[in-house]
Amino acid sequence: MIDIEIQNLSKVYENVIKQSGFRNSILYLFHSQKKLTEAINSLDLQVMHGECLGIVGANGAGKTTLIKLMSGIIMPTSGSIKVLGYTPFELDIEFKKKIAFVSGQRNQLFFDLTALDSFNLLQEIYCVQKKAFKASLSELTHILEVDDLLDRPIRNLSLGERMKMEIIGALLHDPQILFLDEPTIGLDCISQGKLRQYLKEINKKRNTTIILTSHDFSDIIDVCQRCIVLSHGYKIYDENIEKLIKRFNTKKIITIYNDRKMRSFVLPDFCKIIENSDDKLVFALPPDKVGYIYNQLFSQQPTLDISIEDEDIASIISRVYKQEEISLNE
Ligand SMILES: Nc1ncnc2c1ncn2[C@@H]1O[C@H](COP(=O)(O)OP(=O)(O)OP(=O)(O)O)[C@@H](O)[C@H]1O
Repeated sequence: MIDIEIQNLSKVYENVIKQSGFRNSILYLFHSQKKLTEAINSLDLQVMHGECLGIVGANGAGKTTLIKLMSGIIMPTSGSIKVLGYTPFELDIEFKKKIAFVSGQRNQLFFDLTALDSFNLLQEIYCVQKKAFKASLSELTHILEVDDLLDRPIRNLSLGERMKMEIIGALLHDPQILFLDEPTIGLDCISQGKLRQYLKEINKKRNTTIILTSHDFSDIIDVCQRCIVLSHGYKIYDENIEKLIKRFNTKKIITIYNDRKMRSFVLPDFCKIIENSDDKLVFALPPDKVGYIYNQLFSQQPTLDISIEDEDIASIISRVYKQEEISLNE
């Protein structure tokens, strides 16, 4: 079953340019200049029910805009978008009950209420049955370890604690689609790990469709099977994550620890030194040259302490962006 069907979608923001100064303020009353920003360009996308889709891209690539379009917070300029058969920006009440939106940059819970009062209010708003509500609440507060914070006003919680409450609030009504825009901002790495684990669990148990944006690529890799890469509002990749990494993983990283004898070893030109400090030498090289270098190193020093790793995903994805920058500038 298709949950999200997007065709030729574009979003152009229109902003009035206002120059500083008194004279310009007067001129602005009679004549204003407009600046258009094409945040999403001719985008096609299909998401099946139960999929976990990651949206990645550099700052300003259009990730938040796309997730806002899908959840109905903003209207597209052109193109068509259907989510669970609804047109999101019409904000049909049944549509709102079937989705949830969590943003790391925006609070949705009521600042002056305690977390528990906020959740009780959400239960009423979404007409969640008392029994199901209690079970979900106790499960979620236990997993995210916030049981003892429920009676505190939201405004008195730390950023990470507030984020956890936002996530709980979003999941209480058991949405069919969960939109998450940078949900791990402010979470410590243990909570981050628990949240990812929980997202995978609800995806598996409840078959919840998850759409996730994050600058932390480990979130995407851990939770999503597929990801799209946006650049200047265009979708430049739409692929299974493993395939994307394989395609762009063109380097291996070798680290040699604490071996002064190897300082005299001359690396061939295809090796690029990343770090050469007192305690380690780190260099990158093409994967097909690893065997050759490995043999060379060990023939000179059989007791070497070395590690061979894949390039980290952040560098791989940033190479995907850069490649697109180059092709746009050509
Ligand atoms: N309300 C708005 N009015 C005008 N331009 C906007 C508005 N919101 C976003 N933009 C512009 O649209 C483009 C896409 O913004 P968007 O927030 O979707 O990017 P993003 O990929 O989420 O970026 P980031 O990673 O920095 O959060 C940017 O150029 C941004 O400046």
